[in-house]
Amino acid sequence: MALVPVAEALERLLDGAGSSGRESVALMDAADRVLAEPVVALRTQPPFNASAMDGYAARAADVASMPARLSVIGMAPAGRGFDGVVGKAQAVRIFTGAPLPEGADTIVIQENVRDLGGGGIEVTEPTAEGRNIRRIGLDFSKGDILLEKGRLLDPAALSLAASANHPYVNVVKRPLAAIIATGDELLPPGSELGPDQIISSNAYGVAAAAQSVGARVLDLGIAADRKEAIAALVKKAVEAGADVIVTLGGASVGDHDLIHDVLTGEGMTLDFWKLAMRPGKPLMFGRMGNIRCVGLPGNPVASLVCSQLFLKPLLARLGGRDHRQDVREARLGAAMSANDLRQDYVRAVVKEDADGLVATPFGIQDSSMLRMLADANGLIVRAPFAPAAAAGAPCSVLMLR
Ligand SMILES: Nc1nc2c(c(=O)[nH]1)N[C@H]1C(S)=C(S)[C@@H](COP(=O)(O)OP(=O)(O)OC[C@H]3O[C@@H](n4cnc5c(N)ncnc54)[C@H](O)[C@@H]3O)O[C@H]1N2
Ligand code: MOO
Repeated sequence: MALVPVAEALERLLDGAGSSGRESVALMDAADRVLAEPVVALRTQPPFNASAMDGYAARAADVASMPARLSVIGMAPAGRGFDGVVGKAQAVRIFTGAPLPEGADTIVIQENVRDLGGGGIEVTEPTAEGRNIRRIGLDFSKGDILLEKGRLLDPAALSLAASANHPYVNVVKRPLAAIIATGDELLPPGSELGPDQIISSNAYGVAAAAQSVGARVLDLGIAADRKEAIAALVKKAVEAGADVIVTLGGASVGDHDLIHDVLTGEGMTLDFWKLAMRPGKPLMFGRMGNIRCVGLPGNPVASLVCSQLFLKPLLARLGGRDHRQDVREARLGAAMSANDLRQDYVRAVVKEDADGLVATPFGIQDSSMLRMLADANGLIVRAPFAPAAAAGAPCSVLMLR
């Protein structure tokens, strides 16, 4: 079977992937969620002409020239407006956010006022009409579309929705990714290991990648290398309502690589398996009704690189988001040899110098080496059959952090 090019694999994986439903959530729980519909203002803000400063509401005609003496006839704190009318040579003590009293058309800030005692004040700076007043609807008016569908609810968006008087918002459901590790050799972190055993590490990074694009994660633990054991966890994932079933390992051609048989046995139709990519060649993708199955390769670096390139865009799309890889132009910090037919994602340290970014590949690129992946902040992307390149040659880097 010919190896599938990376771009084609991504296209096939994302084909038909859209938002996985909507739900109403309380605004306090809506941070980082994606709007399933626009937010429309249910009120006007400010709902009245409001003072923007602490001071005195007055008539501009009275405070246009100095000296100006006014008598204070009342008070207007925020939340309790003054009922009367400000007449000639009168003022109302006012505080930020309070409604402008009738008759007044300017606010003299209190720094520009001297208290004369007995309810009299002297204004020390001329103040023009409209000063320090927030006009009704300055921020928004009832019926305005304030936030578009698809908007991520960041801090400003959340406060705006609240101000528009929405206690709940309709957001896209977070897709559920069920993760199944496979392998007789695997035990969870913190275990006493036997001589042939290692720690199961992939699920942790894969779960974090899924969560970083808003997905929920169901960690189903580790299945032994037996078809029934894997099938039991796949059934659990289906019962839990997983949108994506992510398997770890068992995707290549070894006698114990059972994932393909188990998933097809549970009703998966295979879409592709084996990519022209390094690391990540054994990546598998198929569909089981509405559930998407992503079989990640077992080698830890392959598993995480495939999460970055395929799982994150898929889960983002199912959650109503767009995920763009951060690919930048750089120069090679060391020579690289010619590439073969697999698109290569080469672990590298990317630094900035006076002329831009310099990406220096690590000398060893074994896809079991997690420490090197953690040390890398970028992946140099080498196209299939890229010719040898000298240090200083231009390259593309996918930034990881
Ligand atoms: N004859 C061939 N052999 C292999 C091929 C191939 O094309 N022909 N592909 C190689 C490549 S590339 C990769 S990547 C691996 C991936 O194979 P599997 O997906 O079947 O993974 P396993 O065999 O189950 O495991 C490989 C390796 O990774 C370790 N592993 C697995 N799961 C985890 C986990 N959750 N946490 C940590 N480490 C894990 C496992 O112990 C193995 O060392 O196959 C090559 N072979
Ligand atoms: O996914 Mo494998 O590296 O290509 O180790």
